Amino acid sequence: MRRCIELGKKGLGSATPNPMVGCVVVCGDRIIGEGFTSPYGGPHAEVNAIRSVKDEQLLKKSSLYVTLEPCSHFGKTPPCSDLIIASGIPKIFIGLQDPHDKVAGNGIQKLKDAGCEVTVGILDKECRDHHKRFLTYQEQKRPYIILKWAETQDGFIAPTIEKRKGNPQPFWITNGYSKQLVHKWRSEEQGILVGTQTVMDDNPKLTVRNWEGKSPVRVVLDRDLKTPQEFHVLDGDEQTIVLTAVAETKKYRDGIAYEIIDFGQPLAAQISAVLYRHQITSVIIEGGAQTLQTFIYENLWDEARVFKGTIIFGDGILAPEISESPTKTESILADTLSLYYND
Ligand SMILES: NC(=O)C1=CN([C@@H]2O[C@H](COP(=O)(O)OP(=O)(O)OC[C@H]3O[C@@H](n4cnc5c(N)ncnc54)[C@H](OP(=O)(O)O)[C@@H]3O)[C@@H](O)[C@H]2O)C=CC1
Ligand SMILES: Nc1c(N[C@@H]2O[C@H](COP(=O)(O)O)[C@@H](O)[C@H]2O)[nH]c(=O)[nH]c1=O
Ligand SMILES: [Zn+2]
Repeated sequence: MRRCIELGKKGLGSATPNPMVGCVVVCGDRIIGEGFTSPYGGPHAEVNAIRSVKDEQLLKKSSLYVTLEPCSHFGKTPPCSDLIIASGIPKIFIGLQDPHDKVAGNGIQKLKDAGCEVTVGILDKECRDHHKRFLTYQEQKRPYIILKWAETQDGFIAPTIEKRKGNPQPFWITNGYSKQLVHKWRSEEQGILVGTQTVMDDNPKLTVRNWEGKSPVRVVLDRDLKTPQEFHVLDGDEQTIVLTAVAETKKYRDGIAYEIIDFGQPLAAQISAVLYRHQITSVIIEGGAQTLQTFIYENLWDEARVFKGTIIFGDGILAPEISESPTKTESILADTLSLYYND
């Protein structure tokens, strides 16, 4: 199962909104087939693992290990449980039952009804952690939420307006390696969200540039639609959702999705609901302080990844505050990265 989890990670950022499942076929003490979920719409892990077995005769005396219950329904592909049954594999070891409405035990039942010996709950905790995005989306009907920011030694995320000289670009706190890591993180999530003031002050691109992979869907708050037309987030280069209070569609730009939210009501829950509707299973929230703090107040976050750089601002916008202690702290050259989990 550990190997299944390792394989499943290869689908991070590409399988979604499908879960990034990993699967191996074992005959005796040898792995004879391996697979992981193909990019969305393609074959599932079990199909790839079974197809990778060279000698099909061995399947009848093999076991199949898979991180999540095999599907039992026709989605973009036929049910994996049917393929497993047809392949004649007699023993199936499953990490977790799939909470998806259309599966939820039906895949396990189908396998048992066909005479397979099925064991569920192998490395349950590790599989839950591996499938955290998918499980949060299915069970809580919201994306997996990662908060991320960079603060100075003295706890600021932005300098004073005077220090910026009205120049809309990010004011950098962290080093190049930390920046590259952030681009890797962006490639792993389906959405990236920033607040209105961040767009106005930074004119951010919010794309994956220093890493391989797909850029996430950009999501920006813009109550009054004040973002200048020439700003990067409106360039249409990446899928973008603007969360606004403006209902006049003539103010909307082609190629951008607009969603109305009520800025007088708690925002984090509304934003989560919009992202859920757009099938965004995970989001990284890159600031600013007010936006991050909103998710902290509403207790709608799963992880926080906080960089501390070496510079000092003396004044400016204070970083958000989290009451938990970090689970892990590591150095990225002179920057410190602290990881928090909202358990
Ligand atoms: N170091 C870092 O990691 C980062 C630093 N930054 C810096 O942070 C600064 C911006 O931070 P900050 O001023 O906190 O702004 P935000 O980017 O969080 O945007 C806040 C604005 O969004 C709108 N808004 C309304 N209601 C809410 C709500 N409940 N939650 C969030 N936003 C709401 C408001 O605009 P309106 O009144 O128009 O509705 C509000 O002024 C920038 O200078 C940027 O450079 C930004 C990101 C990361
Ligand atoms: N200043 C700062 C960060 N700023 C974040 O990065 C965004 C810019 O993204 P892009 O335009 O794609 O490069 C910016 O708007 C803000 O959300 N991030 C960090 O890791 N370290 C930093 O010191
Ligand atoms: Zn399947």
